[in-house]
Amino acid sequence: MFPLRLLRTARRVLPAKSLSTTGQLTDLTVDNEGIATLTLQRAPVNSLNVELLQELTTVLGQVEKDKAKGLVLTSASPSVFSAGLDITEMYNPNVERLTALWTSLQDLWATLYSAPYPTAVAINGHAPAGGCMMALCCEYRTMVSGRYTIGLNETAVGIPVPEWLIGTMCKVISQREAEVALNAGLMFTVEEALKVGLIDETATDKADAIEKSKKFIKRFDKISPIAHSLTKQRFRSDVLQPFAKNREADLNQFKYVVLQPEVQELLGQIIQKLKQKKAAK
Ligand SMILES: CCCCCCCCCCC/C=C/C(=O)SCCNC(=O)CCNC(=O)[C@H](O)C(C)(C)COP(=O)(O)OP(=O)(O)OC[C@H]1O[C@@H](n2cnc3c(N)ncnc32)[C@H](O)[C@@H]1OP(=O)(O)O
Repeated sequence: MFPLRLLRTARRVLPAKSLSTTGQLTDLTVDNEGIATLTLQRAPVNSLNVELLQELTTVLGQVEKDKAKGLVLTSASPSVFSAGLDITEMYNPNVERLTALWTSLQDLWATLYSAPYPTAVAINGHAPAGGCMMALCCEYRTMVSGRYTIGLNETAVGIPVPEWLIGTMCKVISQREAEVALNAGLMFTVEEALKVGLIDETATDKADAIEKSKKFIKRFDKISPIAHSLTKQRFRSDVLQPFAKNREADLNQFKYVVLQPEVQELLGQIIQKLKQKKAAK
C-alpha cells in the first residue's frame, strides 16, 4: 500500500496572494500559475537550526495541503544557499536540543524527499552538507555560476554520512563518484557539479535559476499528478522505506557520534576557523 499523501489527485491554481505566507525564517510566495517559491531567509548563511528546520517542514506541509502546482526552493542570501546544519547547535550541546535538531532534520528530509508535487531548487550560492541535502531532495537542480561549491562534506566536520543521505546522493550521481566524494568530504565547484550530474544546469543569476526551475515544474502541466507522484515514490522508496524503519537508531548514532570528544574538538576548531575567517575579511 502507498501512503495516502502520495495519491495526489488534482493541482489547484490559486491567485498568488491566497497561498503566500512569511514566517520568520522563510518566505513562501505563490505565482499566478500556482508555483510556490520557498525562500530560506535565516541570515547570514541559512544555517539549519531547530527552528528553521521545523518551519521548513511546516511550510512544505502547507504547500501540499494547498495543492500548489510545484515548489521552487531558493535562498535570500546573495552568496549562500544554505551552510548546512547550524554547527553551534552541535557544539557543547544540550542533549534535548540535539535530539530535536536531528529529529527535525529527519522530518525535513523525509517530507521534501517524498513530496508528492514536483520540486526544483534554484541554488544561488554555496551549498555544503545540509544545504546540498535539501538540493538533492528536489527533482531538478539549477545552480548559479560563480565561485560557489556544493557537496556533502560531513566527514570533513567529523560526522559519518547516514545511509539515507548516501542513498539520496547515489540516486543523483554515480555510486563511484559519490563514494570518492563522500568518503573524503569533497566539495564540487559549479562546473564539476554539472559534469558529474549533481546539478542539472547552470544559471546566470538567481532570477535565471528560478525561471529555469519554474520551466521544469511546468513540464508536469500535462502529466497526471497521481502518475507523477507514484512514479516518483517508486524511484525513491528503496531509500525512504529503510529510513522509516531505522529512524530511532539513526538518531542514537547521530547523538553518539556528535558527543564524542574528538568530534566536539573538531566542531570547536571549525567554529574558531569561521570566526578567524570573518575577522580577516
Ligand atoms: C551513522 C549515522 C550517524 C549520523 C551522523 C550524522 C550525519 C550528518 C549528515 C547530514 C546533515 C548535515 C550536516 C551538516 O550540515 S554539518 C554543517 C556543515 N557545514 C559547513 O561545514 C559549512 C561551514 N561554513 C562555510 O563553509 C562558510 O560559512 C560558507 C561557505 C557557507 C559561507 O562563507 P561566507 O564567507 O559567505 O560566510 P562566513 O564563513 O564568513 O560565515 C558567516 C557567518 O555564518 C557563520 N556560519 C557559517 N556556517 C555556519 C554553520 N554551518 N553553522 C553555524 N554558523 C555558520 C559563520 O561563523 C559566520 O558567523 P559570524 O558572522 O557570527 O562570525
